[in-house]
Amino acid sequence: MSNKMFDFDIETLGEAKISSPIRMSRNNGDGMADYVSDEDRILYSVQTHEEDGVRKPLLDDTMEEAGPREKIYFNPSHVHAAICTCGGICPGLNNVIRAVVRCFWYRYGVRRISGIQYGYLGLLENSSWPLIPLDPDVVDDIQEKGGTILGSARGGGKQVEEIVDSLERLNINILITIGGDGTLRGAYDIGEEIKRRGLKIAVVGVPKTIDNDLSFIDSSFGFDTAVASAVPSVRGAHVEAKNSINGIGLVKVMGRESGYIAAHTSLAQSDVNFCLIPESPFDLDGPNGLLEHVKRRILERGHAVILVAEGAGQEFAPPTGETDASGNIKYHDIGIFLKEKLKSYFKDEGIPTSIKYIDPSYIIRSAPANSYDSIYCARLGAHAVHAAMAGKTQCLVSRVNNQFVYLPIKQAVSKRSHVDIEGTLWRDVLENTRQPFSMKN
Ligand SMILES: Nc1ncnc2c1ncn2[C@@H]1O[C@H](COP(=O)(O)OP(=O)(O)OP(=O)(O)O)[C@@H](O)[C@H]1O
Ligand SMILES: O=P(O)(O)OC[C@H]1O[C@](O)(CO)[C@@H](O)[C@@H]1O
Ligand SMILES: [Mg+2]
Repeated sequence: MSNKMFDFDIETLGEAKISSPIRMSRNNGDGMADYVSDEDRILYSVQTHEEDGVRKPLLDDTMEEAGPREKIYFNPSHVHAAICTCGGICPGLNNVIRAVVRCFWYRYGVRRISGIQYGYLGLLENSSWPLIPLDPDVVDDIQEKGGTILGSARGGGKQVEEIVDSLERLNINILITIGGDGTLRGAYDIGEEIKRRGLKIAVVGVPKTIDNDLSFIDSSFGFDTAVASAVPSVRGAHVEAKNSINGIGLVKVMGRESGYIAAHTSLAQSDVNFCLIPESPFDLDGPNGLLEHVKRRILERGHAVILVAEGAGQEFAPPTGETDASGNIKYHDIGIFLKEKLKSYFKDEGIPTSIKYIDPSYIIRSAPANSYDSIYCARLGAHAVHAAMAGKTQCLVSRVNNQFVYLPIKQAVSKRSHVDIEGTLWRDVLENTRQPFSMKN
C-alpha cells in the first residue's frame, strides 16, 4: 500500500523519441557523466519515522531527478524557445537567463531563443515590446549586473488565452518562466490552455522568490545574496546605535508572509536584539510587549538593534485596501510605523534616544548574485532546459535535499513556506538575539 502524501508526477507533451545531441554515458564507472532517466528518483523526506517499533526512511514520496535525458522530445532545429521574468526582481535573474541561453545553444544546438520583455505583459496582444533575440554573445556578461535584461513586471498573467494566442502566433514551443508563486500559477494556467488547444508547447518554471517563501525547495536562488546584502545594513545600524546615547538601530528587510531574510540575517550578523517576522505576532504595549522589552534592553545595555520583516506587525494598522497589478495586497510600512512608535514611547518615558532607521530593501533586491547564487542559478537554468527539451511541461526545477529535481507546478504552489516558529531556525534565532520567545501579553 502506498503512503504517498504528494503528487510529484511530471506531465509530458508526449514520448521522447529523439536521441539527445548531448553525448553522455549510460554506464557507471566509465569516467563519463551519465544520462538521467525518468526513473531516477530522489527521496523527498530524509527524516525517518517509526513503523512497527523500527525507525525507517519514508520511501513513498519520491521526486524525479533533474538532468539531461538520453531521448528528447523536441528536434532542436524546430525549437523556438522563449524566456520571461515576472514579479519583483531578485539577485540571479540574469544568471538564470544566461544559463538557459547557453544550454539551449551549446548543448542542444537551438538557434531560436527569444527574450520576452516585462514578463507576461510582453505576451499580451497589445504589447509594443519586441522579442529580444538571445544568443551567447547577448548574454555574455549579464551575470555581472543585478536585475534582468528582459525587464520584469506584475500583471497580465491571468490573460492566458491572449498569452497562448501569442505563443502560437510567434511559433514558440518552449516557454521558460522565471518567477514566484504568481508567475508559477500563471505558467500552470498557460499549460492548461495549451493542453485544451491540443498544442505541443512546453512550459517550465524556474522558481524565484527573494522572500524564500516557496515550498518544496531547499532555498530559492538570490536568497543567499539577499542575506549577504542585508548584513551591512544591520552592521551599520549596530554601529550607529552603539555610538549614540541610548541608540536604537532599526532595519527593515523584505518578507511579505515569511521572515526568512530577517531570520537568516539575524544569524549572519548577530548584533540583532529583536528579530520581528510575520510568523511570530507580537504586542507593542503591555509588560510583555516589544516597547517594554526594548526599554529594558536600552536601560541595561545602552543600545538596541531591531530587524523587522516587512510583513510583520501588519495588524497594527487597518489594511491599506490597495493591491498591485498582480493582485498582491500592498502593505503598510512597518519600519516607519515602528520608528514613530519607538520615538513617542521613549519620549513619554522620559528616556532620550536616537533612532536610526535603515530600509535597504531595494538595494538588496537589485544586487548582482554572489558566487553561491551564481553557481546555483547556472545549474537551475541548465536543468530547466533539459526538462523542456525532454518534453516535460507544467513543471519546475528545484533543489531538494541538495539534489536537483523536477516538480509539478501544481504541487509546488499548493502551499507556501513559512518560518516554523517551533522549528530549529527560529530556535537558533531566539538563542542568538536572546529576545523572549513570545512578545504577546
Ligand atoms: N493566481 C494567479 N494565476 C495566474 N497568474 C497569476 C496569478 N497570480 C499572479 N499571476 C501573474 O504572475 C505574474 C507575477 O505575479 P506576482 O507579481 O505576484 O509575482 P510573483 O511571481 O509571485 O513573484 P514575487 O511576488 O515573488 O515577486 C504576473 O504577471 C501576474 O499577473
Ligand atoms: O516593490 P514591489 O515590486 O511592489 O515589490 C515588493 C515585494 O516584492 C517582493 O520583493 C517579492 O518579489 C516582496 O518581498 C515585496 O513585498
Ligand atoms: Mg508573489
